[in-house]
Amino acid sequence: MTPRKRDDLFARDDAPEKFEFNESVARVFDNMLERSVPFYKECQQMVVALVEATAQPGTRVYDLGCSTGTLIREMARAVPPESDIRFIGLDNSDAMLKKARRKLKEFGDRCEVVSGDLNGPLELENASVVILNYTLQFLPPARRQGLLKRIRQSLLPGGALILIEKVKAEAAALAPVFVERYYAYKRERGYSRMEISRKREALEEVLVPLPPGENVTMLETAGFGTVDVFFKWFNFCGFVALRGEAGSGSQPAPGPQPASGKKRAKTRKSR
Ligand SMILES: C[S@@+](CC[C@H](N)C(=O)[O-])C[C@H]1O[C@@H](n2cnc3c(N)ncnc32)[C@H](O)[C@@H]1O
Ligand SMILES: O=C(O)C(=O)C[C@]1(C(=O)O)C=C[C@@H](O)C=C1
Repeated sequence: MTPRKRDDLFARDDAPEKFEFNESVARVFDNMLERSVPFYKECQQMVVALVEATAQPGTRVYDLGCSTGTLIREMARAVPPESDIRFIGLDNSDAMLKKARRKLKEFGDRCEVVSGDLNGPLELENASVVILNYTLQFLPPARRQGLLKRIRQSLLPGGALILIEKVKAEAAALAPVFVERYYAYKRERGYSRMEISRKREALEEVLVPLPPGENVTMLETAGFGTVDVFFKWFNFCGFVALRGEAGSGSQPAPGPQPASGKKRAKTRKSR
């Protein structure tokens, strides 16, 4: 296994002024995420559990914005091959896809990654679960609703969308408190004030977070009948949304047989 490269991108004199998912980011990406995304590994485990509970045998699970393929690897390890579920990753960064292909080689054709732009038309086939982790936030806000609607239309009845986003505090008075806690988190993981500040500037207008409530409204407007929050830590939030029964647009579908063979958890409408 190749050693994990430490993220020093914004410590260097040639630090990027605008954040891009290029070769230099791909090189240090796994270390960057582990040190910059609170509860990154725990959230992956939560997503794996949600996938085990909702993915339907003989279907596909899509990871949109799959980066280096770490989550796909975790899902492929957890879901038994007999369930005949295929994992498809999509990303528009060739540098990320190259790393993902290497990471997923051992799973043969159970896992595949493809190049695609979420700002363009999206074709999802036989999809029982779609995952968008830390990726919707990189689309212009005006394009997000259209993508969520497209995903909702493409999902099989009973299908699920799992969404994790960086979010803004709902209350303006708490915004600086949340942001300061996040920067403290980064400092505790070895990032200097200079690195934090340079990355913040590079992400301006590239990563645009919305408050959790706006994400929930977008999911409901897209036609998801059940929407709930499964994770929240200051500026990070995980949502799960279920497609309603075909034609109804608001009722959860009758429970499909989950990939794990376990009984599916009951859902409730959060608002
Ligand atoms: C923060 S990373 C996602 C991390 C990954 N989902 C995970 O949990 O480790 C965002 C990813 O989305 C990809 N991305 C950003 N905009 C995109 C677009 N318009 N179409 C496809 N992929 C995009 C980037 O290349 C990057 O790999
Ligand atoms: O470092 C930050 O400020 C972040 O917002 C972390 C974050 C993200 O949430 O997507 C931003 C860019 C990188 O892709 C990795 C992580």
